[in-house]
Amino acid sequence: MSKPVIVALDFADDFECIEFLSQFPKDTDLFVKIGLEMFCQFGYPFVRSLRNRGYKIFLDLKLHDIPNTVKRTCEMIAKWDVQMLTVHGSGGAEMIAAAKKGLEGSQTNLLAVTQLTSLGQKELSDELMIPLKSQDYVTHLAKLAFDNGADGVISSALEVPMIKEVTDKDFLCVTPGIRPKTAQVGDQKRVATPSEARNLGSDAIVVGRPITQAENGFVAYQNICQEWNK
Ligand SMILES: O=C(O)c1cc(=O)[nH]c(=O)n1[C@@H]1O[C@H](COP(=O)(O)O)[C@@H](O)[C@H]1O
Repeated sequence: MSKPVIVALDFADDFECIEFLSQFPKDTDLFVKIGLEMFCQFGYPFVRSLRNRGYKIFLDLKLHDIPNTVKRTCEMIAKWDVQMLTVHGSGGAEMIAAAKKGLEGSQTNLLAVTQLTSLGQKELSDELMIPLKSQDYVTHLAKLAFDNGADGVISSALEVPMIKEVTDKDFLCVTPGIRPKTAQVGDQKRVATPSEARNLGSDAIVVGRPITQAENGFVAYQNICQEWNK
């Protein structure tokens, strides 16, 4: 299977989202990410409707709570037949293990967010008061996730080689913060182009605005797929 380009569906309303998706030919093998913005508005029925269209779903809820709450939430999500789910790695070992336990019996890959790609070294040190180099913090959280049963992590593409080194080559590295050379970086800090992400060993890239806000979303998607698969 070729490695996916996951389209982040960050839209303010479902009409806009469905209109965007209508640009894609019916036989496109789409992998989409439903994040907090759309999930808070449209909930599980929206997830189900996109799953019924045959899309693969990355449900990006970034769960971060006490282990019991996360486990019970994951038990519910386990019935939804989604391909990926996120928790925050900084929720700790017990929480990650509880999430995995909650997903037992499902095909859902559990991914732990390491350091958000919108945070750089300055924010890590000055705001979060974490006295580590960013790459050490990311690899620490990746190892924690690996040791506690996660199937992979979310990180910047820049950290993938280090993560694979401290975990396993098959430990999934799904990387947002993807910006083609000509795109606006916006609020992202640790960015890479699709071809850089591929060369660094990412297993999947997550792309939002460079596709969803392009004049022609399908063409932008095709261009990114072409660069990613080259
Ligand atoms: O978990 C994520 O998907 C995520 C983690 C992270 O560290 N950085 C990050 O940007 N994301 C998500 O990836 C998407 C990136 O969108 P764009 O910046 O528009 O390409 C957004 O939906 C973010 O919520």
